Amino acid sequence: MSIEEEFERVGLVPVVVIDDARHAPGLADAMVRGGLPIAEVTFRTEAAAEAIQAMAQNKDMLVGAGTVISVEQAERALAAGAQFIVLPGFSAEVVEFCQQRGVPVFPGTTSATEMMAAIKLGLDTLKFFPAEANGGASAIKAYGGPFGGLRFIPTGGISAANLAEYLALPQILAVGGSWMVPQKKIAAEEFDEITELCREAVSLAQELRKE
Ligand SMILES: O=C(O)C(=O)C[C@H](O)[C@H](O)COP(=O)(O)O
Repeated sequence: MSIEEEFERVGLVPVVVIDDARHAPGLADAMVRGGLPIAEVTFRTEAAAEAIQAMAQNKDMLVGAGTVISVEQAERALAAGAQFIVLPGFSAEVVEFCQQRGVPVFPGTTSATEMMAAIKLGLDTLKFFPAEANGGASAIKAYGGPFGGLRFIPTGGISAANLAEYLALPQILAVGGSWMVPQKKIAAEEFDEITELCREAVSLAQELRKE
């Protein structure tokens, strides 16, 4: 199964902010138990590369890097075992680097100009970030007119409360978010609660997809 197919199957891309890589193995186990074996580990903390390496030891997990803003970070993420790379914005340099390495890459876009630049590099699946602050589901629906061939992973400000608006749109591959893996619960090693939050998120996403 390709990474895009796995995103679509689950319908969610959890965004993980981890402060201490020692929490990574327990977090990976908790997510697998919760039926949500995907993590976009943000390069916003010092622990990110080590956390990717530790989570990727769990063979049931699909682990990628998020918040990648430079080639240097992308290199570190790949060395740590990241299986996909997510950028908050659009960078042709980082996209081309990932393409040369044969690694799926999802740059963030919010404008028609950025979408056109992404299409020029052969991409068809993009992050839409920050989603709620940029018009949310109705903006993505509008972009579906000129950009019918694109599929989006909206992220930023999405939770159980507004997930339905996004999953109702055919051009949404999966929804990104941190609500089922709260940073504070990771830091406090509240892994049973994280498992439960993951379970709830997955079952809601599956239900909404059926509607
Ligand atoms: O760092 C990145 O690249 C991001 O993706 C920023 C945020 O961590 C996500 O947008 C999650 O946002 P929330 O679900 O609203 O917490």
